[in-house]
Amino acid sequence: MKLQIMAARWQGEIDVPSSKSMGHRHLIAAALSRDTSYIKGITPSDDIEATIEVLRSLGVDIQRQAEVRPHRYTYLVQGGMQSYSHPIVCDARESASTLRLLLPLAIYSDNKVLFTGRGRLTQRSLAPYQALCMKQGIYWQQSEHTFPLTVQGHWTAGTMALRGDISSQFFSGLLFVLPLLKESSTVISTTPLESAGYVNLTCACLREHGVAIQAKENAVYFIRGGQTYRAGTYHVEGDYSQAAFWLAAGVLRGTLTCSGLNRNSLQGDRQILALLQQMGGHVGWEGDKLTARQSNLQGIDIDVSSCPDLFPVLAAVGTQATGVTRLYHAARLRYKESDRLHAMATALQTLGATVTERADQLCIVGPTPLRGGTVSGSRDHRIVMALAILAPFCQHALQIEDAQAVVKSYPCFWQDIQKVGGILTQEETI
Ligand SMILES: O=C(O)C1=C[C@@H](OP(=O)(O)O)[C@@H](O)[C@H](O)C1
Ligand SMILES: C=C(OP(=O)(O)O)C(=O)O
Repeated sequence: MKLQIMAARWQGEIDVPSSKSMGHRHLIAAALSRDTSYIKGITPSDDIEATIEVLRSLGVDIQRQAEVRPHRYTYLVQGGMQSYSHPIVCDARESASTLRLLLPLAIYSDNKVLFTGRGRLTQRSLAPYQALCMKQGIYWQQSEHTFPLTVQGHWTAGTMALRGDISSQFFSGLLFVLPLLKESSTVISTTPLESAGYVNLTCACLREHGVAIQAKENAVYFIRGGQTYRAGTYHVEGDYSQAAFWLAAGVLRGTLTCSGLNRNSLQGDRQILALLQQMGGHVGWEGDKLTARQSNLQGIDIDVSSCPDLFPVLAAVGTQATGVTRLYHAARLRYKESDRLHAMATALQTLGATVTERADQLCIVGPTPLRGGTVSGSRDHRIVMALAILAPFCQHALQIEDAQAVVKSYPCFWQDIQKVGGILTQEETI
């Protein structure tokens, strides 16, 4: 779908959708208890639905109830996976979090599990799990294009060493399952661990569900065996990775307020606040809401290794900041829903921005007026959303292809953009 977006400025308030990362984690932890949990405040998205469907395929009973707040649901999760006499199919759709967080659990469930998936997920690595499963004697059968992937076997507690330079999601996945084994385990990263903040988020979520992980120096995790997950009521806080688009839109052109965020959140992407401030952005708390106001922005150097999901929006902001914005340590961005380094470089260049793509970084020299016209969203939700907020800078109407990609994390994005001043026209349906 190609959407035309026009806007003079951004103005208004957004109730930020629930954190996708926290949503996945709370649902999984609830599925591992033996009682009913209530996970509140979830904004469904394609990725969250993928996690729910995989958990249901594993025998977990999950129902939902609409809340008063628009687009919010409480999920009632009756914990406990089932063991079936036939192979079961689990569809991770395009969500790497779903696949990588749930694959260890699927093995633990005592089933023969056949995973499927689509789009870019067919190219995203599972090498650390494959190597580990080989060592553990767990059956692993994979086609050339990842799916179908069949796994079956039993985890043996002990020391597990795996690469941490591909994705932190492999570590999070193991941390969910290892506390359930009788004996204790240690998980070690054989490389510096990238996106480590997401593993901290996993540990914090597990703690809330009654499970303790001891995080030691240098990405070593000690996991006591024989633990049990506690059922309860949990609230999923707002998503800083999504708030980032609105905060960026505000400092670029307008005034935007975000509600629903936890001021003391452990989400790594909370650093969008500090990063925009370092660029000269007026962003600050007013009570429990975060407001961003139009500012004169300066380019800065940003290491995106701990906040990869902020890369597209920071690149967009860089086009309107004075001087050089250098987003470095970004090579892993080539293996997300698109090659995000190349996708952003190409789209911004098409719009008229001055951008240089290097192997592991993007350099943007600004500020530049943008031409507008048609750009590819690279079938990637974060690329689409990052480009959309540039609409006020475009001399001709901005038209974004693959606009439907937002459903992966933020199905209401286009409704929200209209609330804050965007005028949308659907150009064509593919
Ligand atoms: O654990 C998580 O919830 C996530 C971890 C990150 O992935 P990597 O660890 O692969 O960087 C992030 O990019 C992804 O959107 C969500
Ligand atoms: C990379 C992302 O998600 P996942 O890795 O779960 O597919 C994302 O949401 O930007």
